[in-house]
Amino acid sequence: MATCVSGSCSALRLPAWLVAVISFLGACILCRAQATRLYSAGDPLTILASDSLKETLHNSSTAWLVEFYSSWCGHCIQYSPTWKALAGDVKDWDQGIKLGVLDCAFEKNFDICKEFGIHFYPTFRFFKAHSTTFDVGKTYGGADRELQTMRQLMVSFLQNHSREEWPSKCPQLEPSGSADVLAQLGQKAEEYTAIIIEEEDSYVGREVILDLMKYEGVTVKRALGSEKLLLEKLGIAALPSAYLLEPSGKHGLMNVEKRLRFFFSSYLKLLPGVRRKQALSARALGPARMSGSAVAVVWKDFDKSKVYMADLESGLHYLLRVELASHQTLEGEELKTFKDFVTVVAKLFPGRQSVVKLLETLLEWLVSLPLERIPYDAILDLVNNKMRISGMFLSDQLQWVGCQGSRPELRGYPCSLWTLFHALTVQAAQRPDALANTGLEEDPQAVLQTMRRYVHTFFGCQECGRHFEEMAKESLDQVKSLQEAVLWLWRKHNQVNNRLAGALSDDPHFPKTQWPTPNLCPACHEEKDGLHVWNEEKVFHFLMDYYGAANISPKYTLSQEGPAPGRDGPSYKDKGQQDQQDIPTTNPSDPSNQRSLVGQEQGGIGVYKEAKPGVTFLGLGFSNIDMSLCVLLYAASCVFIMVMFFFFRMRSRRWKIKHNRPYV
Ligand SMILES: Cc1cc2nc3c(=O)[nH]c(=O)nc-3n(C[C@H](O)[C@H](O)[C@H](O)COP(=O)(O)OP(=O)(O)OC[C@H]3O[C@@H](n4cnc5c(N)ncnc54)[C@H](O)[C@@H]3O)c2cc1C
Repeated sequence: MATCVSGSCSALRLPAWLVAVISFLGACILCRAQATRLYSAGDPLTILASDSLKETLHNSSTAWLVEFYSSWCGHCIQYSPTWKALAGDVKDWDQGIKLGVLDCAFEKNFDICKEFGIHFYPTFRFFKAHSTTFDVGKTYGGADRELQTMRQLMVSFLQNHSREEWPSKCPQLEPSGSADVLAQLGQKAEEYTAIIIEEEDSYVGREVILDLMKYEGVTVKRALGSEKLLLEKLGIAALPSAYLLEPSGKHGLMNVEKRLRFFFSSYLKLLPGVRRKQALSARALGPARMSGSAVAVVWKDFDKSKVYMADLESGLHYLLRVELASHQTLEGEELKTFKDFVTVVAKLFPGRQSVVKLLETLLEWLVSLPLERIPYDAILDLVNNKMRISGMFLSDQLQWVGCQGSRPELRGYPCSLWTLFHALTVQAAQRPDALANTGLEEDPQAVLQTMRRYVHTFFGCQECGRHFEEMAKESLDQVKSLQEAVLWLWRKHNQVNNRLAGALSDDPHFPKTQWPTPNLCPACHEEKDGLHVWNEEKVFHFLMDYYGAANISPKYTLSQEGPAPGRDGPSYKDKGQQDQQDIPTTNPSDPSNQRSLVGQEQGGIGVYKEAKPGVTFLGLGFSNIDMSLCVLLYAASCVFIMVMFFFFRMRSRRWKIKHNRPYV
């Protein structure tokens, strides 16, 4: 077509503008063709092409499963979500077997597809590791291409490797004998050993072994249920089961809610000391904070089932005083984004009154100023409370708790930003009227769109902003309710977790996983046709509780007088209960809730060292002490005026009497 256009156009002497239009349309059609290719660089698989296929497969250290597809084939298009889901599911197996795709409809790949004898689409080919001769692979021609079947085929194919061909970083998948396992019982060791005991045809054990391949601190083995002695000694009544040998020599059945692959794998990844293997350069730095090196910050014990106010406030501090402060002035779209952001946090931040008051004052100030351009220093003056308005305070220290990382460069601010936005979407769902009269009411996407614009405009990590924008463009407009907004953010965050698992920014002590993990919410997880699935209704309720105000712990928050570190006190469970009394269940800026805050102060909780609730007038806040002083001054003035009145009256009477006497 292109030849036809260029050739005949000049012969027919078409006007130049028409040629330009035709070329433009041609280019658009080409762009579209490329955009419809089914896989992109963001997918957790390798996109192969004519110039990389042979080189990749030749003497590869891992086995490969490659889908040769054609981007015009309808079935390939329909199948692509399954292939992507499979790639995500087995992402951690890539030191044993990798997943690839090659588009045979791409002109550049015509010859290579011919050479590999690809006649139908999609064609699935397995390639062995360490193959040094030209190999067109082993075709899987079965009709069942469901995710679970393909995953199990991958396991079986791996097991077909001889000892010499075996991928060197892949653990053995063969079952251990009962003698081996029993000999380990009660022995001290350097790491955990988990044994999955299962039926002979079960894949759970092998899948868990592969899932944990990239983790250190634990070795996973499997044993068969036909080993009756083993079952008897370990007290196993149902298969599959998992048995855990601890480094101390203690051992027992693994206590998981459901005996499924995902539950076993998640449990093991979260054991203390078990962490994702890091690239050498990252590991060489060591866990500075935990090991107490020169840059050490005291490690704060925390409870993973809670959200920490210290994280939310530290995040706000960083955002307002560091990230935004790099902008000298705010105007136009930036100013609008900032105003909307302040509106959303002022109305929905589930925090202490002193912080909410600061945000509300900032909002009132922004709304009352008709300026089109605001120097950021003026905003900073307000955030730093230069006017000394009482009862308004945001700590200027970073105090990461649930967001603390094992090294200073890990976690921290981005973690707090996610936490903040999850808390805001949950608050919006719990208090649908909170944004009334702000211009953002009745928009279920208000919080998400504000987050999207904040991340796009101000978030220091530009790459993150770009990725987030892509996700938002894809599906944010489908969010039609406040409940969907909560779930949308959760889904997208998990998508990011999946992409970043194993990256250098992944803290080995807090590996990125699909969240909430089964230990936090067992009911959120189910299995359907061998594939892990979420029960989204349960997830929604979990998120509402987890990010709800009642679950935000004030432990380690800083008061105006200085740090209030974690108080020694009751055990975790008791502490949890106490924590719940510390935090109001609804927005403390709501006057109806102010009594609960006062109660907390009187209860001597320690972190709520705030002025008692007062009155806002002309944008200035007055605490109860201010108000009491006013009343006192008012009363004193009244008494003074009355005394003066009587004093002068008496004097004038006396004067009159004195001057009238001679006439009497
Ligand atoms: C909008 C945004 C986009 C980002 N994009 C990138 C990127 O493209 N590349 C990059 O390298 N880094 C990116 N980051 C940073 C990255 O996502 C992490 O925040 C950072 O690596 C710190 O990770 P973390 O281990 O503290 O956990 P985080 O992912 O920051 O999570 C914080 C906490 O949220 C909870 N949580 C985890 N998952 C969920 C979920 N699905 N739903 C609800 N709560 C959850 C957990 O308690 C967790 O500890 C982005 C951050 C943000 C805020």
